[in-house]
Amino acid sequence: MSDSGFDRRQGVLHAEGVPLPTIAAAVGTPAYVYCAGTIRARYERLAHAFEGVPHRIHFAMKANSNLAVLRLLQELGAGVDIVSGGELYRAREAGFTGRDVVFSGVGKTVQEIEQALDDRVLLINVESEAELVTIDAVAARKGVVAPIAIRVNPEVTVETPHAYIRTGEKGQKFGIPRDDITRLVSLIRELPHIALRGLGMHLGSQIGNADPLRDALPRLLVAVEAARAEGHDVRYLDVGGGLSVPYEPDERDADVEDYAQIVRAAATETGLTLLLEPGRYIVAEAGTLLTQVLYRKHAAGKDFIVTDAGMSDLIRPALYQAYHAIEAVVDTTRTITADVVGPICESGDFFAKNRELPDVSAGELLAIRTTGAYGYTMTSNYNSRPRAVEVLADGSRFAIITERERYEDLVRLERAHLQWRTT
Ligand SMILES: Cc1ncc(COP(=O)(O)O)c(C=O)c1O
Ligand SMILES: N[C@@H](CCCC[NH3+])C(=O)O
Repeated sequence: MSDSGFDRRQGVLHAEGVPLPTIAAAVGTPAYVYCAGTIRARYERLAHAFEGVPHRIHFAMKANSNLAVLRLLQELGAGVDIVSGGELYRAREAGFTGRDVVFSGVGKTVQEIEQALDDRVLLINVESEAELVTIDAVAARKGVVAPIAIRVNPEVTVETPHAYIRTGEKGQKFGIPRDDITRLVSLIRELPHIALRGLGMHLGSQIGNADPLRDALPRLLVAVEAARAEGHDVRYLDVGGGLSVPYEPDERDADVEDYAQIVRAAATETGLTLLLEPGRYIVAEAGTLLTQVLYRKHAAGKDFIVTDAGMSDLIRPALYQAYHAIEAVVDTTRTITADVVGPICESGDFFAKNRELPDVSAGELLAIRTTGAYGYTMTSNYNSRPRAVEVLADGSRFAIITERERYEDLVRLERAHLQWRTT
């Protein structure tokens, strides 16, 4: 079987042992299909690279927050990195406890902070002085001490396929500028309801080489020193996520050994427990968006393949001009140069442009690959389209893990009759 869990047998693409046409026949399309074995293997590979150093992998659940996927990772020993009260709720539903949770994000509400403290999360990763003061006040009201980490913005140059997925550069909204750390760790001494337990960073996503990490880690360690100099009992070093996966044919998988070597050295030097927040690395390749060709169209000298999946199902091409490989589920030898487009009323609703593709006809199935991360979690109901179904394949079995939304679900929260309130 291939690394992703998807491979061809007798000319048909399978998810582990399950032919994709069988899944399409059972649940319809569009459908996200995930391979459980791949998720396990990717998690284990990363965990293995960190064997021998105190560490914990906190899966960034924004990449894929399906409960079945989360449960699978929870059973393997993962924690989670969350960014909202909704994700905290999901994490709990999946069986994680507060100790398994690191709470990231630049704009936590008071309600979310309360929820996090009630759940006794491991760390709240703080991204501004104002947030710090708010957490102190919320913790004071509850009579507790909030365990926090400071997210440092190390201000390094990061190369990613798209600017929108860089976070550790100067001038971005994320983290606290490295020059402000000394002042902040001193301020924390005056906040009795804050315990500074960690320093962290997250440089960005889909980072293809270790250079930014090499530049940033020494800056993070300077922050650790500053915190220790103020007498804080620092225990955790959170290096964020960002490991890349190959999307295009000539791209390579992240060099986990190289990554681990650099990060392990920093952990050893400081004696701190490492926290890792990978999302994409663990789930991206394990997922495929299965879609059916609705129509073929020829217009103005161009060929279009119109699918039943659209940008509401997978927004990465529209948002980041992201590349996703597209394959015919059943082998075909003929090819055509075409655009693959969805049914949505936007010119940005495409999955491929001017690409050489299998010459598929209406009714045939396409697999849009490497969509296990930031696929379903970024879906919307735009054009009042129900969300896709999600399916987990494991060996020769498969299970529906999210039902397809129904039209009733789309209007469930709306009030059909206005109830005006007078002020
Ligand atoms: C704070 C934080 N941690 C972890 C991640 C996960 O990143 P990735 O999926 O690239 O591993 C993200 C998203 O970029 C993030 O914002
Ligand atoms: N959502 C992005 C990555 C950003 C991750 C969140 N910081 C993607 O689809 O690649």
